[in-house]
Amino acid sequence: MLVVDQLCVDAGRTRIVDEVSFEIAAGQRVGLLGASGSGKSLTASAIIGHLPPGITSTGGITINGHDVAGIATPRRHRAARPAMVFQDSATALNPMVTVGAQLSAPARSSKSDVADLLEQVGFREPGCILGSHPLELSGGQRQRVCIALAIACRSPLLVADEPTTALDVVTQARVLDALKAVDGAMLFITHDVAVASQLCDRLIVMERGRIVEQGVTADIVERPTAELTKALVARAHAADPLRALSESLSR
Ligand SMILES: Nc1ncnc2c1ncn2[C@@H]1O[C@H](COP(=O)(O)OP(=O)(O)OP(=O)(O)O)[C@@H](O)[C@H]1O
Repeated sequence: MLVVDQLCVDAGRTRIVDEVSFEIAAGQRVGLLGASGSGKSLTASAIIGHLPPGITSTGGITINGHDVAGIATPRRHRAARPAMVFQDSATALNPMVTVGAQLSAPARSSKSDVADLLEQVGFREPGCILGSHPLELSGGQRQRVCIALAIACRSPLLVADEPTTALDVVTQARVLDALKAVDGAMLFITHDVAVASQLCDRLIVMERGRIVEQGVTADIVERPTAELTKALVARAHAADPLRALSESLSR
């Protein structure tokens, strides 16, 4: 459903993303990994058609067969409009409108439909959230509301840029569970292999603007080939020594 073909992103004469190509099938969750500054966010920005001023892109981007390269999300055909969740989703929601009203608008859903939606993304007492304004919620709660909005809009693709990075482990787990409730395709950006492997079917690893490795999650985690991927996997194991030990014992 998403095809990125030879995408290049430039800041003036400096090439930041260099001939990046990958595909995401309908319903597939793909993790985009890499060190800080490797070009993950600008790749995502090109996909949603929202590059910062002074940054340009070339190459092909199609969503559900629609050529969307250089076209901002609101100007696209409905079937080619991705939803987004960022590290801080405060700006993605209208601060003046209650959560209930924002979630009921896209599908003209009833109050009970919206409550079901909030339960899907892990709110145990949705009634308490419905009347809240976004700025009355925590960062993790706002992220889950954004995920609920993506589900309500039936977005064909969710682009999630480090949605769990700034969160404590408990909130991180809640946001990951909410992301698992999304049926559509997903591009999940992170520098954490452990988080990506809980969620994603495939992984893509970027280094200095280029893809250095991509494949099925289990293959990448068990047999990384690129030096950067090896380092990212080693870092994940170091953060979870019990898992590393059980894997080495089972080999
Ligand atoms: N508006 C901009 N103008 C010029 N250079 C930029 C701009 N935005 C990003 N860059 C540069 O492009 C490179 C890639 O940035 P990008 O944000 O895509 O990296 P990233 O992999 O998402 O990093 P992080 O994990 O830290 O978010 C970085 O070197 C960054 O400094």
